[in-house]
Amino acid sequence: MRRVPFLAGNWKMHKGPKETKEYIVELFEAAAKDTSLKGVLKENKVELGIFPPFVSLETAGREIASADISLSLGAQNMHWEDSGAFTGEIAGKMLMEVGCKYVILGHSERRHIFGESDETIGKKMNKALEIGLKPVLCVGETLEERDEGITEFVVKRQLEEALRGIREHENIKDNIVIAYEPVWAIGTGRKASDEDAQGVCAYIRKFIEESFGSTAAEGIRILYGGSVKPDNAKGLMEQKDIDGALIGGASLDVGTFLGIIRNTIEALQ
Ligand SMILES: O=C(CO)COP(=O)(O)O
Repeated sequence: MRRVPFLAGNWKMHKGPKETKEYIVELFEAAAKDTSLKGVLKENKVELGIFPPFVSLETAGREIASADISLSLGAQNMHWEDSGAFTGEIAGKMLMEVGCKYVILGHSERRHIFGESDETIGKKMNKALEIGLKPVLCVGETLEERDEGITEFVVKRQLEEALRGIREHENIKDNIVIAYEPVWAIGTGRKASDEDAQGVCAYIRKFIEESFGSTAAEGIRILYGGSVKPDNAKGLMEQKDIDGALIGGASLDVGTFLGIIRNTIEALQ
């Protein structure tokens, strides 16, 4: 079974509502003009997603709802409670109200700049699944951890903690996406080699099989993230256990994002 590749743009702290609207209009116009791309999207052969900042989500949700090309919407973080005295935080249900289907959890910038722990990521994972929001769980090692040769150990720990309390009946293959993002490859222009990225993604799939069974492992989508660009997308997408990409910088420009999309489609043929 071929999993539907997911190309997701994590915009990080870029683009307010105005720029978000312009971007989506430009993306839809470009897709509408390109009949082969439009066909691929209409037949759901590839899923596209964008993850704008919180304040731009409502605008994005509105633009997407009125278009005939599908584009999934997600947020970059959420809190694990539904409401309460948590100044500056956003609840998952609020994200769903403005049209989000996905939420990125455990991004390395959240872990390393904002001190998010495996424990809080686990709480957020459980809450997202409880309310029907699909987490894109990020895992990945730092350069020191890689040099020490403990990549798999680190990734395993992150997976165990994030997926604690989640059971197979929660249909993780359809409700969770995992993104392997080596910290040293994020925003550095230094992408992991196709073979290394494939190796870790295969390890993640094996972990899912051991924890949740083979149906979950065969169906769950595992993305690679870290310096994905149009010219390196094809090689990545040809890897057996890589089902798409979580793209930072290169997703901010419509033309560059489209380059990644087109090269991914080429890899599928
Ligand atoms: O962090 C990333 C996506 O979540 C990757 O960022 P870059 O594509 O800019 O390296």
